[in-house]
Amino acid sequence: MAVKTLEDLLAEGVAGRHVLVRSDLNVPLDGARITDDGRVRAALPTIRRLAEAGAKVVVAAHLGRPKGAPEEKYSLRPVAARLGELLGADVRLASDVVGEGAKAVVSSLADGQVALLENVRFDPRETSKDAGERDELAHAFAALVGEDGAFVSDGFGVVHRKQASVYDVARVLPAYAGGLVLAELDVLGRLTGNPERPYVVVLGGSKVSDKLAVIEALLPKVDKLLIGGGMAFTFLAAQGHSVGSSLLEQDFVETARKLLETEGDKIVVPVDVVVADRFAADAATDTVAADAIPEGWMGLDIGPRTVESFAAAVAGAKTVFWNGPAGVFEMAPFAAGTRGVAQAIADSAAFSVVGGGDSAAAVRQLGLPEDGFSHISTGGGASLEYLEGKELPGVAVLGEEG
Ligand SMILES: Nc1ncnc2c1ncn2[C@@H]1O[C@H](COP(=O)(O)OP(=O)(O)O)[C@@H](O)[C@H]1O
Ligand SMILES: O=C(OP(=O)(O)O)[C@H](O)COP(=O)(O)O
Repeated sequence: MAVKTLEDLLAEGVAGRHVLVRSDLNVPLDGARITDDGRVRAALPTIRRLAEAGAKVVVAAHLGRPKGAPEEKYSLRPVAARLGELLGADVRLASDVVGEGAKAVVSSLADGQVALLENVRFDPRETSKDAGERDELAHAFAALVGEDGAFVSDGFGVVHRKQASVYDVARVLPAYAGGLVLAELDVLGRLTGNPERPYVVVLGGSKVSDKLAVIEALLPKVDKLLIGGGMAFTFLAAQGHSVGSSLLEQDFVETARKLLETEGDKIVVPVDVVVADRFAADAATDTVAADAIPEGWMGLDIGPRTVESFAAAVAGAKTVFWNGPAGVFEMAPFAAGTRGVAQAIADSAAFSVVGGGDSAAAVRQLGLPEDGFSHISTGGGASLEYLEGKELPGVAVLGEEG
């Protein structure tokens, strides 16, 4: 199945045409301050090439997980400002997704100009389970870019989501794969098929329910699976330990127990944990054995003995994929685990890929050498689903006959 690409679109000619670009601009924020602009930078080449070719570029993106209605803290305003700074051109932010605000901004674009729609997840149809509702929004996107409009899918971090601006719109408009999506798939392809062994995957982070499902599928493919971050506690609970008020996915405890029973030789879980009496940088903290988490306390990082065991596994690896910080690295008392794991990966001779908005941000914010990693991917969940062999809806749709 031939997928049309950005190059094909540029060859067709885009001058004067409206082109809708789906980017992943889901950056970490501290209030209105972007703490890591890696995803905005990664989105630039595609946007810039289209603008330089004279397209009227309309960028669609999400930020966080608003509940289908506008919420100031999830506004893309800081992102529009940063995108404008990096492009060296004004980027107007529409006041809505496909409403009057969006129409006004889109129709005001001159050739080569760029606009950003407001957070697509402000519209409940974006993430709706009802295909008809998503299709309706997809048609509204298509109407925005008009008769000779086109769609470029460039938001690699979100291609695992069957959402209106990722999947459905590609069935309505002539659709093209962007350079970022193609480049990411190319590198990740080295981890599928026949990765050099030992192949070690390190998981963490807070999107526990999303990523626990991936573990089952990944286990047969890897030699070791190191589990830190928020998802470790479901495994500690499965070992019969009490986890206090740590993140816990109760529905997965039984599956985790079975996995530990059948694949226990591959799974490495924390042996010690940094606990806190509340979720705050100035909380009271302690480092305790994984079976001694006090009632009411929460585990916010892996402890030093765990870092050592993770580092040892990584040191012997030939291929490493890491997604999800080992702890709440944004707060200094809980950053040591993530720093230790990241340093071990950077020091290893393995072909190493780190993926995910926060994991990539951690590498940069904790001052680790970016060249210590073979590839820093913009996608966490998307990379994981690709590695487990799942079809990525936002990619598969590009190969469908239009
Ligand atoms: N033990 C923990 N408890 C709560 N949150 C955690 C824990 N460990 C890591 N996190 C949080 O996980 C978040 C990142 O998770 P996730 O979105 O899954 O990663 P990525 O964006 O790299 O894919 C970080 O903001 C970090 O603070
Ligand atoms: O941040 C993202 O994914 P990641 O945390 O897996 O890297 C993407 O922007 C997707 O966001 P979503 O997981 O809310 O759909």
